Amino acid sequence: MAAFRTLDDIGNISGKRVLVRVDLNVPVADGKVTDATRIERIAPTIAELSGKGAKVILLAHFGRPKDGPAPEFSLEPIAKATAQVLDRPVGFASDCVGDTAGSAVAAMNKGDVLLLENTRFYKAEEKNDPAFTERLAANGDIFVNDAFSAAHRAHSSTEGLAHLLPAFAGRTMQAELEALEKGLGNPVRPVVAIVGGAKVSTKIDLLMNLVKKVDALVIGGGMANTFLAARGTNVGKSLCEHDLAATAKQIMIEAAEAGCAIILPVDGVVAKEFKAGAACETVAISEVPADGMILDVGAKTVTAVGEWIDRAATLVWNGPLGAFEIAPFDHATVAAAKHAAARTKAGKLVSVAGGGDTVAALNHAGVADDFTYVSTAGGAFLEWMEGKPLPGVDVLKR
Ligand SMILES: Nc1ncnc2c1ncn2[C@@H]1O[C@H](COP(=O)(O)OP(=O)(O)O)[C@@H](O)[C@H]1O
Ligand SMILES: O=C(OP(=O)(O)O)[C@H](O)COP(=O)(O)O
Repeated sequence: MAAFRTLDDIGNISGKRVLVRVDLNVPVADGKVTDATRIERIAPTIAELSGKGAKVILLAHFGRPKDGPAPEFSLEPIAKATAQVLDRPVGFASDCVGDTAGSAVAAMNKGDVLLLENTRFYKAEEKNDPAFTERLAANGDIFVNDAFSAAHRAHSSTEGLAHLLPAFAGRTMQAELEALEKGLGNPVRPVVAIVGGAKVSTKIDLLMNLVKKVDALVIGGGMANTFLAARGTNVGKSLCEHDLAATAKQIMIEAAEAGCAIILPVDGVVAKEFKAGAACETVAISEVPADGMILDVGAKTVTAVGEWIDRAATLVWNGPLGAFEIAPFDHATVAAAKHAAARTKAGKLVSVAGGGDTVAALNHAGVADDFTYVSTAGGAFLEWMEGKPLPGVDVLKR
């Protein structure tokens, strides 16, 4: 029996209003969803609940809106994409609480699916504010959390609701936890982690513990720039959080004490602007021009990453090595992905990767199916790997 409550425990839900927290924080370019993996993964839960006659009300966030409602963070286009992927009608309400949400829910029939607008249009969501949680709960009889990739957030829609309504893990949440336990519960060493991407401030802290769990940590993407700058390397106009230099230095100290190798880029592909067709060149990491941006790691670094993948028995990966959405800055990520996939297919590597953009990058490289396991989660997966309790999972424990 699972350690947490699942849909097997949910009982008769015919006609009941089931609030389902999903992760629809999917990559979007020019208004189009560029990778639908997160949508595809919630399909089994939605089909099961709808098939049992529930009114399925989806709650989700999209991006990180700072100042309340903003059109660029609306879930409305994602509702349409969700309907296409699920091949069924998905209604949309332009608010997640109040009269707009209430009337849309009241109009639902058994089996219907409705998506409510971005929960992060309310600051109270991220504060797990009890009054806001009650407003969300007003539209449901039961709560199902199927957003493993947001389970590291203790927000109203990921954690608070589970205190107010009977709460269960959805099928994807359950499958993610089971797959991670199977693949990484007792990992074969050496364990090599690759961490890249752009969410530096929200991910850097977890590296402090991760370096105690893995044998080597390869740092790429925007995350690497913060470490390079902390080490005194000029990173020009690259994405870099200079105010996190002390944290980066401390992580390097902790890694040395734990015997974890830290691998930083030795070269980078730099450009003056991030757009298709922009002129770029590969330079030694000490030669980044003051007006240049490192948008990918260079060829020498790609070789070094490949060598670390060759040494690994287990690979955990979150965050692309470069800004892979625009060629040629996808080169390192694609090369590393293909290398890891080939080692996995040869039976020499257990490879587990996760994160909204990381999954998109693996799909772009055409190798997602060759990894041992691909999680929808990035930050949540790394926190799980650290051994940290995930608020959204903990609250579902029996
Ligand atoms: N050197 C870089 N400069 C700017 N952005 C980068 C760089 N490397 C990677 N990125 C960006 O990081 C983003 C993904 O980061 P993140 O959200 O942390 O990953 P995930 O969604 O897989 O957890 C991508 O949009 C990619 O363009
Ligand atoms: O995309 C997500 O996480 P990820 O970038 O770690 O894969 C989740 O939707 C969580 O989003 P958040 O990091 O804005 O809380």
